[in-house]
Amino acid sequence: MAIVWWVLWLLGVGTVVVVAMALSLVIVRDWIWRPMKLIRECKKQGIPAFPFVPFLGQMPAIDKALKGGRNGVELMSSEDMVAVLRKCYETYGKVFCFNIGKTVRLSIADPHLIKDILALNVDSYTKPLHIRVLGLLGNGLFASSGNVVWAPQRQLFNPALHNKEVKSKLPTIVDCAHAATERWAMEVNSGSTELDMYQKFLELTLDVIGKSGFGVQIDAGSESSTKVIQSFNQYLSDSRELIFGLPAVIPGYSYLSQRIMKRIAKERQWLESFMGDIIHNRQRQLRHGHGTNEAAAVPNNLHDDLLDIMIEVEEKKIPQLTRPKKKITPETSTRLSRDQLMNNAQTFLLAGHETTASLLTWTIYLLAEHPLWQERARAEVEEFCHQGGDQFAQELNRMKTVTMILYESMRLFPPVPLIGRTCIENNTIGANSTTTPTTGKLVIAKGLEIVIPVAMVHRDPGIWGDDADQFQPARFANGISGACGNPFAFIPFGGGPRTCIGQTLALSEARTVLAAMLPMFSWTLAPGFRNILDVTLTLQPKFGMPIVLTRLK
Ligand code: HEM
Repeated sequence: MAIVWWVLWLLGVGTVVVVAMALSLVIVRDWIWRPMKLIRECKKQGIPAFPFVPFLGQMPAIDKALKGGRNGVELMSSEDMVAVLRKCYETYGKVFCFNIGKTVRLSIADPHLIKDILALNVDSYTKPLHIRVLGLLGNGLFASSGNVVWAPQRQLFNPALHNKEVKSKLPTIVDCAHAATERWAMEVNSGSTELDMYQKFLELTLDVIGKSGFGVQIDAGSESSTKVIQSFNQYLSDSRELIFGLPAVIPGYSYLSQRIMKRIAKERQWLESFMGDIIHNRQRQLRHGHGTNEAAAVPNNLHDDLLDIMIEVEEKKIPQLTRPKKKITPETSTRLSRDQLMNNAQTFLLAGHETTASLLTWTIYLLAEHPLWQERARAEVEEFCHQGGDQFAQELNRMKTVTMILYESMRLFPPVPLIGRTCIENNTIGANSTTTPTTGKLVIAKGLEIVIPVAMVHRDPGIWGDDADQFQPARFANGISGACGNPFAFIPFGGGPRTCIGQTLALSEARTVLAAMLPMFSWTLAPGFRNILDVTLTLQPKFGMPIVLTRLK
């Protein structure tokens, strides 16, 4: 009997040892051997690399830079952060690589190479894996890749955010902007008051995408509005934690410590149930011609929006949603799965408000710092305001000064500060580049993660001149090509086939909000304000944007 126990014990221990050895081998292969090999291949081509550090890699430095310091470390101001990054680019150049955990990232800040990646070699790249890991955006338009999953969705949503459709939503946007400025005016009363304009813009842009994309009212300050904003915020900071925090550098951390995963699951559950109600209500409206949740629904004439499109394609295959370049037959047409419907609803709700709020926040920050440009913008808006009515909304696109200001704001503080891709097959880039480290051509190896540091490309003195860090909207007087000569040197909305689908809506919305604000208020920064950045998927002010609004009317 004792022998049997001994044999069982040995078998048990043996199994544990074998499993442990197998795991160790996998860890050594994935976390040490593969990243070292990728870095070696980059170095062979003359690409500078940070020294390979197993597991941690450059995580501590990046974590500190992105979060602006923490745990007693003094917080870095935006100028300090730019200075640190600039030093890094001066030392290592426009192309360099580094590891964080098992991921080797190749930072590319050369517009010619960026064009190759975003526009010319698209099939060799997917969206970064971590975006999909987060689940919320799942296989929706933003996070999916490829001709089978992404392309048909893009085809589907393109018309809904085209110029003509956006124009038809302008009256809604104008109403939201005026209602918001009226609310702020009540808070300011007849004098001056400090308001956190980042929060105000989040509420306003959520209201706009709610009404124009989903036909629902998500009133500023309401419980839903506060909760949606909080949930997405949490989601964004968790996503940063997964990419640059401990889960990225400790094998199995996300399984062992369920803290982040549980929080993501909880926020996701809440957001899905919130969106689920909206979708369900619309489905009933479509079937019966009216809704059950009348309090939240806005009039039916606003339908034929993003939500209608999603529901229609979920419920029945429509030929429009076909894989490109294939003849339309029942086999080639496809439909959105229920999950994809939810993923896209979340995608548009998040992408539709957070980024535009960021754009507006940085714009009024810059206008507070540059009162002369604030005056110029106000003068232009007042000239246009004389036209009044719907015509006024349509004409806003022609406001040249305001447009230059918005471009300059996105140049200095791009709402999406980093664009990422995962390389899925070896490919060659750089045939047209003069700045690559070796012969001009680079082989990008399968498995590398590309990081495009939008903010650094936008502040490259070699492209923008010695005043690259200064707010000079006039540089856009002759448009984007006049300002930088290369469309891939100005990429606030990305580039190539995956360029932002909502850019026309975002710019129209930003112009409309400024046109509503400028005649009503002047503003300055709150005393003692220090600009500390918070970098997640978007660029936000870490402690809000306290602005002193003064009523003009
Ligand atoms: C100032 C505001 C905005 C900025 C700066 C911005 C920026 C971007 C950028 C840089 C990308 C490309 C990301 C990549 O290539 O990986 C992108 C994609 C996207 N944006 Fe925006 N965005 C803004 C507003 C909006 C709005 C208002 C919507 C929705 C109504 C939206 C929806 C999307 C979607 C769905 C994608 C993915 C498109 C695709 O992959 O086909 N964005 N955005």
